[in-house]
This record gives sequence, structure tokens and C-alpha cells, in this order.
Amino acid sequence: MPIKTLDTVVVNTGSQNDQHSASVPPVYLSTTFKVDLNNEAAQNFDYSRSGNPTRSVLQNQIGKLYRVPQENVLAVSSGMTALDIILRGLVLLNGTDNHTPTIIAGDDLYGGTQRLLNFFKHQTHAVTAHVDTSDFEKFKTVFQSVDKVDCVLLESPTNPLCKVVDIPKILRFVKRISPETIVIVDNTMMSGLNCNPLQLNPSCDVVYESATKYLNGHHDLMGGVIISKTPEIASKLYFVVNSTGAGLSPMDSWLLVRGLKTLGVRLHQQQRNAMILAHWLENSCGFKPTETNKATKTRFVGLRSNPDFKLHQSFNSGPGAVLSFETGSSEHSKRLVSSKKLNIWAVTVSFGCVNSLLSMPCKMSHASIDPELRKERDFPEDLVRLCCGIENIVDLKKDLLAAMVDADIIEIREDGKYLFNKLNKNLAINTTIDDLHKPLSIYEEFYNEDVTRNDPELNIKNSRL
Ligand SMILES: Cc1ncc(COP(=O)(O)O)c(C=O)c1O
Ligand SMILES: N[C@@H](CCSC[C@H](N)C(=O)O)C(=O)O
Repeated sequence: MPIKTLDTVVVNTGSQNDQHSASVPPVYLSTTFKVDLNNEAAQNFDYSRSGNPTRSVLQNQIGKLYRVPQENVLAVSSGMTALDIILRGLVLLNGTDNHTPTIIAGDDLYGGTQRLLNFFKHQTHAVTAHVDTSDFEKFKTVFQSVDKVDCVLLESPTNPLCKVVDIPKILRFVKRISPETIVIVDNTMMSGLNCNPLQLNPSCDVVYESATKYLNGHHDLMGGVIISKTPEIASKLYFVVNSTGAGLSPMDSWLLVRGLKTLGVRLHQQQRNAMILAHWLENSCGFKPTETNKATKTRFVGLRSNPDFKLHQSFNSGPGAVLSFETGSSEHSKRLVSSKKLNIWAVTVSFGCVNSLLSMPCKMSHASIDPELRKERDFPEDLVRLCCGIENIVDLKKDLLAAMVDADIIEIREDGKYLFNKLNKNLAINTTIDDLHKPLSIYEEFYNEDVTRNDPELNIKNSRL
């Protein structure tokens, strides 16, 4: 059978051996399943905490996305649950009288991840050394300064600063000098469609994603998926899932199977919007550093001006749809995010959804990181994060522009011919508001490359297009 592209495999749920030949897999809400003591070997399910047919369909779909057998996949109740299960199953119990479990993680982590790692430090004494994982030399130094590193937790691009971590290089280094160190990748910012760290060489040990984001895409369920490199790792993690009841509910599993079917088209449109918007913010709205004013900046891995553009492209097939920018003034950023002119952009946390979201991380998604620690890590308090949805890009730009004008950041001059950034006064930007599709070419440059690069099983150029 010919191997299909990822866009296709998530659409097709295959034959479910359904008694009515239903074309959509049914949802099995039953918590219990009849037991035949004379034929226990044939029994796949007994109790939904241990396993459920609808959850199995979902795990099979995720297995296809990551090109691993269904047995290597676990669907759980949230992205944070996924990390909790992985650390409990593989790392936290490694402590002895002479050894404290040690984790190395990034310093630009999602606030909830930072909170969970802090919790483990206080409750189990497992320590986490935080380092800028986008700086390989710094990572190497910290790694070599620890006697035994139990686990490395990576995320690229980082949320919300969009820093690129060279995951392949870190894997080569770690697996060469310490093969037993467990390398975990939080792949939420990319999703399995853009990046598969299990197919890198050497590969990581476990990937997880908050399915609440791109995989589902509709903000109507919380979920997490854990994809293990080997059945042995998966079975250790399954033990924790079954013991604690962290498995995803049947209804949410069913919704997620449905959401997954449109992952390809959603992500395609979301990334296209993000590319155009990032380019527009940087070049037409003046959110870029100048000789005299370094305080404004657009952060996005799909921008050619990003020094890590090529690095990101080397192991991902798309830039994702999360970008951020600094206005240079916390007060003005707050005014923007509070503007009543925002009709399309919803001011909420989260990302990966079909509708576009705008937020101020230091007050929202990353508020759980101590302000002192944010300061220590140079986390910009004026940062505004944009998570693009699938709406028409023209509407998205107009809505954002109205709010930027309302917040006294941008001035429209000469009947809309020029946008002038009032905070970054050195820039008088020569653009027309209607000049909307200009940067499409950079989007196409990204995608006209071999989009199957993360999928060595495929050898079809431009399979996504
Ligand atoms: C990068 C990243 N990882 C993990 C999570 C946690 O996922 P969840 O909210 O589904 O628990 C989030 C956001 O919540 C996130 O942004
Ligand atoms: N109040 C929540 C904040 C969730 S942030 C969700 C998402 N990861 C994002 O980056 O927007 C909490 O305390 O966790």
C-alpha cells in the first residue's frame, strides 16, 4: 500500500468494523465492558480508565501522525498531564540516597511547565536547571557540569519568545555522551504535522503535545498526547495513566479525532496568516529595531530577518502560527490588548485555534512565572503575542490596525497611505493599508521547499501543496 502524506492520514480513520458500517467512528461512553472469563485473551477492554475503544481510535490516529505504532501513544486529559505522567513515569523515581533526579530545561518555558517543575522541586526534590537551550554552548556547559542528567526537556520554537532550539544538535550531543538521559520534546508549538522529533537521528525518547492547541484546533476540549519512541517507554507511562485515571475521556477523544481531520488545512491557513502578519508588522508597522531604537521587535521563526530562519527550516516543515512583538512600552501594549476596537482578535490565552487570539503573556499565559524571574530572564513585559487563526488576513490586519491606532501606537497618515509608528519615531513607513498580500512570496518560499523533509518514509516533493 502506498504511504500517504500526513495531511491525508489524519483524515482517514479507517475501517472500525462497525456493525452499521458507520463512516465516522462511534463514541463509546461505556465505562465497563462485559468480561468473558472463558476468552479473556480476546478481551481488549474491561474498564475505561484502563482503555476505551474511542480513545484507541484517537491513539491510532496520533500514531499515524508520528509514524509509530498505536501502542506507543497515550491520550491524556491535558498537555500538563502529559508532562506530569512522563516525569513521574521516567524521571522522578530515579532518586537514591546519592542521587537527586536532575532535569535540564529551557529558560523560556510556558508558565505552566515552569510551575510544574517548581512544584516537583519542592515536593520531590527533583531539581531543574534552567538554561537558554537556544544557546548550544550554554546548554553544553550546564549539561557537563551535572554528574548525571536524568532528563532534558526541549521546546522549539519557545513560547512566547519564538527562540529556536537546535533539537537535532542537542540530541546528537546528549545521546553521544549520555545515551541513558531521557530527552523529552514538548512539540505543542509545531504539532506533529510540522515536526517529528521521533524521526530525527538520533531521535528523542518521548514527545508530547497539548492537544488543546493545534491538534484539536477549536477550543472545545483539553487534551494531551504522549508519543514514545519504544513500546517499553510507553508501557511505563501507561502504568501511570492506568493507575491514576489520567486517560482522555471518550467524548473528548471523539472530538479530537474529528478536530484532527482538518489539521492540514487549518495549519496551512494559520501559518499563511502568520507569515503575512509578521512581515507586515515588521516592515509596514515599524516593529523592528533601528540603530537608535532597539526596543521594538517582531519575533517569528518564519521571518527571513530571524537569524534562525534556516535552522528552524532544517527540521520543521512550517513556522507555526504564533508570533510576538514588542511595542517598546508596556503601557501601550496594555492599551492595545484592552482596546475596544478589537472585534476579531479575541483577548484570550491559548493558541492553535481556528480563531485568532491576542494576549499579553506577562499578564496572562506567563503570569505564573515570578516577575523577578521574568526580569532575570529578560522577558519583555511589553510583549504582545498573536496566535493566528484561519480568518481572512485582510480582516485580521484591519482589526489589529484599528486597535493599534486606538492605543496610540500607530498613526495613519495621508488618507491611509502611510502607517507611522509613534513609539518607534525613527521609522516613517512607506506602505499603504491595502498593500495586503505583498509578503505572500516569503510564505511560498517556505513551503515550496521539500515539505516532506521530516518524513523520510515519503519521497514526494511538495506533498502538502
Ligand atoms: C508549549 C505548551 N506546552 C504545554 C502546555 C500545556 O497544555 P494544556 O493547557 O493542554 O495543559 C501549553 C499551554 O497550556 C503550552 O503552551
Ligand atoms: N491560567 C492558566 C494560563 C494558561 S496559558 C495557556 C497556553 N499555554 C498559552 O500559552 O496561552 C494557567 O494558570 O495555566
